[in-house]
Parts: sequence; C-alpha cells; structure tokens
Amino acid sequence: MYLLIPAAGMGRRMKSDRNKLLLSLLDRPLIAWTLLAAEASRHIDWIGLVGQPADWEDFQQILAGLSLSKPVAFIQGGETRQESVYNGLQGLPEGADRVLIHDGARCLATPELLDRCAEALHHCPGLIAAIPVKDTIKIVNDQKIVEQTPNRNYLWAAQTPQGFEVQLLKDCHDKGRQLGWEVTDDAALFEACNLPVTIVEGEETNLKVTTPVDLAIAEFILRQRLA
Ligand SMILES: Nc1ccn([C@@H]2O[C@H](COP(=O)(O)OP(=O)(O)OP(=O)(O)O)[C@@H](O)[C@H]2O)c(=O)n1
Ligand SMILES: C[C@](O)(CO)[C@H](O)COP(=O)(O)O
Repeated sequence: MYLLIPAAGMGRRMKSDRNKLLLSLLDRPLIAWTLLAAEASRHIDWIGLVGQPADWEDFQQILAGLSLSKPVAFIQGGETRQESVYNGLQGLPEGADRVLIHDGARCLATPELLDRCAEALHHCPGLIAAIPVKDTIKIVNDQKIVEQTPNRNYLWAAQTPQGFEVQLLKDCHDKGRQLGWEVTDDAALFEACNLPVTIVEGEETNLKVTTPVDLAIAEFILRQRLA
C-alpha cells in the first residue's frame, strides 16, 4: 500500500518559528513518530513524504537516524494541505492504484490503524478514520447565536488515515481545482463529487498536534504507551 504523508505545513497555530513536525516530542522530532508507525505497519510498503524544500535537509537527517526499511520519496508540498496532497498524488509511482493519506501531524496513529484502513480500502473506493463526537455540537450564526443542535448520533470527527482509489481521488482533486473548491481533507472532495466515503473506526488518541496543548497531551499519551 502506498502512503502519502502531508508534512509541508508551517504550524502557525503552534506559534512555532518552524514546521511543528520538527519540534521535539519526547526524544524524537514529531514527524519521526509518524514515520515509525508507517514503518511498523504490515501493509505500507512505500512512503511519499510531502514537505517544503526548506525542511528537506532536516527530514533527510531524521530519516538517516531512523534507518527505515521502506522506501521514502520526497515530494514538494504546496501552499495548502489540499495542494500538498495534489502534488503527492502526482508523485505516486506509476501503477499505484490505492493510496492512504496520513497527516504528519497525527503522530500517535498506531500501525494497527494504518493496517485497518489499508485492509478496508480493498472493499470500498474511499474511506476515512473517524471517531464519534463526544461533545454536543452547536451550529451558530455570524452573531454567535445558536441556530441548531444536530443529532450527535450522526456526527463523527474526521481523522487521517484517509484512503482512496488513486484515479478517483485524482479526478476529484482536478475538479476541485477547476471549480475553486477549498477543503480541509480529501474526503470532502470525494463527497463533493458524490462518491461514497466509508468510516473506519479511528482512535481517540490519534489527535492532530495543532496547538502547544496538543503537544503536551501527545507527550503524556506517548509516555503512558512506552511505560
Ligand atoms: N501547505 C500545507 C499545509 C499543511 N500540510 C500538512 O497537513 C497536515 C495537517 O495540517 P495542519 O495541522 O493544519 O498543519 P499546519 O499547516 O502546519 O498548521 P497551521 O494550520 O496551524 O499552520 C500537517 O501534517 C501539515 O504538515 C501540508 O502538507 N501542506
Ligand atoms: C485531514 C484532517 O486532519 C482531518 O481531521 C484535517 O481536516 C486537517 O486540516 P485542519 O484544518 O488542520 O483541521
């Protein structure tokens, strides 16, 4: 299974002066934990690391320290996550028919979750890892007045991995670019093209490290895991 790792962000919400994926989490850079999960997955056999050229030297050094057994290709990222994944899709080896996409920032995803998604992708054209929402969600208007409280039974929080048939996802990205769609995940493009996206049960600990608090929580979870 092919895996693309979008890792070309800036980490603005982390208020960091560099890509948050290069920040330390316990004794390793954050992105190293994501790469180690991909290495331990039974199904992943090729990794495309989508990054900004300014970070390539750091990524090279991290990879040198990890000595992964799987091939890792560098692919140049774009201005947005959507553009980075688009570039990643163009950088897949010829003949790649299915792909998993997993945020570099979701560094606590387990190899088992990657494998569950890889296996499920043989039975559907598109999928996302997701978990049931725990909070009561409010839909509000511009004046921050609540307009609706949707039934929580139908609300799931989207995570990655997300997996797709490559040609279908490429077509969705092309259509999205033509029509100016701006989305925060690939499933949204699939949905907009009326293609089905299946839910695979995600993991509560598979948080996206976005803010400094997330980094502290991720460290806590990792310490528990390694104890
Ligand atoms: N131009 C971009 C923007 C984001 N990403 C990646 O997409 C994932 C999810 O993005 P997010 O957490 O928003 O990362 P940042 O863009 O770094 O954070 P922020 O939005 O706070 O700047 C991350 O692994 C990030 O590296 C990417 O590959 N290319
Ligand atoms: C793809 C994603 O991780 C699913 O939760 C998310 O949409 C990434 O974008 P965000 O804007 O950083 O939430």
